[in-house]
Amino acid sequence: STVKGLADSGERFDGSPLRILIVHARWNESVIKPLVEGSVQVMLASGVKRENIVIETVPGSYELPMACSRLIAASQVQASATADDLMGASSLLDSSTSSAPSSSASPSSGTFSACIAIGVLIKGSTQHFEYISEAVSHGLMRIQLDTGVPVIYGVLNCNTDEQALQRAGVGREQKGHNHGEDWGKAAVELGVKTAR
Ligand SMILES: O=c1[nH]c(NC[C@H](O)[C@H](O)[C@H](O)CO)c([N+](=O)[O-])c(=O)[nH]1
Repeated sequence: STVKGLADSGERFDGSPLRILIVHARWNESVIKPLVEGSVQVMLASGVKRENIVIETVPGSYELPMACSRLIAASQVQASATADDLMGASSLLDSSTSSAPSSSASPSSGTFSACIAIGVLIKGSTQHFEYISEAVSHGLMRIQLDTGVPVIYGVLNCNTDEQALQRAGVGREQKGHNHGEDWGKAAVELGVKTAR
């Protein structure tokens, strides 16, 4: 067997409590579509509820970090606002309540457990590809570390159409393996592990 490839962790992860954000670019749609579909199917099979998979699109891969950053931040603001509502009059600042410690408010359904950023960069004749690819990967890494929400790197960086198609499992010469499935698995695993 080949050395390369994702090893199964052996643990089964229950996706049922998770809320996942998918942000995908619209460049190279014929590759994007199977990648998104593959990640959604794997997450549904792990128990993630369809209504808890939020899908947003952006023009190209270069827009992925901004969209992921704003959508994650908005969900966290909404969640903390909800938490404040839950705290209500029992907040420590309110002198009229007893000094009993308030219950820790459970996060609202608004927060995302994980995010998958999906884009397909196919090397054209210009250097455009390199500049986008580098900026996007650094941007997405910063977002997940800053927000604490795992951002799965679903950006294909390919030299040819065929390479991209094969990594979406729809290659013309060889079908290949749909990497979207790996990203869906990673989103569930990280969503569960970072919630512990
Ligand atoms: O997602 C992609 N965006 C691409 N360019 C658009 C870029 O992501 C931005 O949308 C654009 O530069 C405007 O910011 C691509 N190429 O140029 O080759 C590409 O292959 N894939």
